[in-house]
Amino acid sequence: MLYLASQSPRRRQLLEQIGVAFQVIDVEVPEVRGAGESPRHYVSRVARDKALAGLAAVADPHAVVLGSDTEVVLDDEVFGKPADAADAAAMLHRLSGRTHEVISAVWAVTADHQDSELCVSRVRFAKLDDATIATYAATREPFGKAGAYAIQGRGGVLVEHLEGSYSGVMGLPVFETARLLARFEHRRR
Ligand SMILES: Cc1cn([C@H]2C[C@H](O)[C@@H](COP(=O)(O)OP(=O)(O)OP(=O)(O)O)O2)c(=O)[nH]c1=O
Repeated sequence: MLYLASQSPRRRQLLEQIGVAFQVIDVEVPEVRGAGESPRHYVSRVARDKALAGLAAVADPHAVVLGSDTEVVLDDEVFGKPADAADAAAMLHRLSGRTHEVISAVWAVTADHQDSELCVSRVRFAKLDDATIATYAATREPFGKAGAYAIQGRGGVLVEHLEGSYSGVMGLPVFETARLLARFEHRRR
């Protein structure tokens, strides 16, 4: 059985897009970047922690558990989910008129195997004035989203250019996830 260790409705929706049957497990893992830890390593480590926490939570010896993490990275700084409205506005100010990376990692783990995919996209934001930022922050859409925006929502209009994976920016890169799951299928045969 396939499990998705995530509380994110977006990830659920994106995994449904792949067309596989799965169950959702709620996991809560600390997201704290280590001193000197690279953004890519951090995102990958957190995704793996989520998958492993999910595996520990299910009493299924044949479980394949997916865990994923998405972060926005600008100038080597990791922008997670904003703490409050001021934090959201500050992130949007920083992203304005610049290109940032969105890193999404996916891990699949079983009792005897672990494998992963990393997806890096580049997103260029339009130049945003204070009023645009205030109006967007007031929609409350930034909350619960890395970098304080949602490409799949009103935040889509802030994105001038995307190079990479739309689903990856949204939280679960469907191409990479399908490729990862195919490798697990292959192992079973
Ligand atoms: C950049 C961006 C992020 N996001 C979301 C995807 C993720 O849900 C969230 C990043 O936080 P994550 O910590 O990756 O995930 P989460 O806490 O929402 O869910 P989980 O239970 O799996 O840990 O930001 C969007 O929905 N749209 C976007 O454009």
